[in-house]
Amino acid sequence: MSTMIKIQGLALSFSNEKVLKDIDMQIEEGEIFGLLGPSGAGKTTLVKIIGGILEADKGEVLINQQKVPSLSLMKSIGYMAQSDALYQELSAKENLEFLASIYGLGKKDRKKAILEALQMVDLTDHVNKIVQNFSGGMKRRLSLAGSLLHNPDLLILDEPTVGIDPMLRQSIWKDLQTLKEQGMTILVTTHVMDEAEKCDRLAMLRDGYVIACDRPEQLKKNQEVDTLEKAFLAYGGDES
Ligand SMILES: Nc1ncnc2c1ncn2[C@@H]1O[C@H](COP(=O)(O)OP(=O)(O)OP(=O)(O)O)[C@@H](O)[C@H]1O
Repeated sequence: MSTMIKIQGLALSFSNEKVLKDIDMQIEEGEIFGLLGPSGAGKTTLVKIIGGILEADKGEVLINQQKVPSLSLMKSIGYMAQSDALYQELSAKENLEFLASIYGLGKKDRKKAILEALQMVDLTDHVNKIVQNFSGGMKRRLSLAGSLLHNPDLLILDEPTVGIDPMLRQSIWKDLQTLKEQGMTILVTTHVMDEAEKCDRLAMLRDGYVIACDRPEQLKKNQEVDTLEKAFLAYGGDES
C-alpha cells in the first residue's frame, strides 16, 4: 500500500478559535479511513481542507504528492457534504445529469456513469421521481451517487449516515466496502462508534487534535478496553 494523503502541521483558526491544532496524519491508498470525534471536534473542517474547499492557516496536505488545493486533483476527488446539495424540484436523474455535466462527462460516459451510480446506491427504480418526494435516506443515497459519477480515486464522506435508519446505514456501509474492493480510498467522518469499528484505520479527533490513530482493534488493545468509546475517553485522559 502506498500513501495517498499526507498531512503535516495543519492548523486553522476561525476568528480567535483554534479549530485544528497541528494535525499530522497519513492515509493509505485503498483503505477506509475514519475520522472519529464528538460534535465540534473539527472533523468537517479537516475534510474540507483535504477536499480543497477550505484553506489552512499553517501546514500542508499532499494527495499523491500533489499539494492541495489543486484543480487537477479535484477531478479525482468525490466529496459528499454533510447536508445534501440536491435540486428538490428535479428528478434523481436530472440531478445526476446536472452533476455529470459539471464533472465534464461526455454524453455516452454520462449515461453509463449515472446508471452505475444509481445501481450502486440501489435507486434505479426511482430515477424519474422528483427529489422532494424522496425520503431522507434516499436523498443521502442520491448524494452518494452524485459523488461517485466521475469515478474518483478518493471519496470523502462527511457523516454520510446521519439521520439514516440502521438498515440503510448497513446498506451504505456495504456500498463503501464494494467501492473499497474496487480500489477506492475512502475518508469518512463519524461520531458513531459502530461505524468507526468498520474502518480499516481511525484517527480520533478531539478539540482540534488527533489524540490517537490506528486500527480500531489496536486502539482498544493499547488502552486495554473493550469498546472504542472507552478507548476514546482513555486517550482523551478522561476517567471512564
Ligand atoms: N465557518 C466557520 N466560522 C466560524 N467557526 C466555524 C466555522 N466552521 C466551523 N466552525 C467552528 O469550528 C469548530 C469545529 O467545527 P466542525 O464543523 O469542523 O466540527 P465537527 O467535528 O465536524 O462537528 P459535527 O460533528 O457537529 O459536524 C466548531 O467549534 C465550529 O463552531
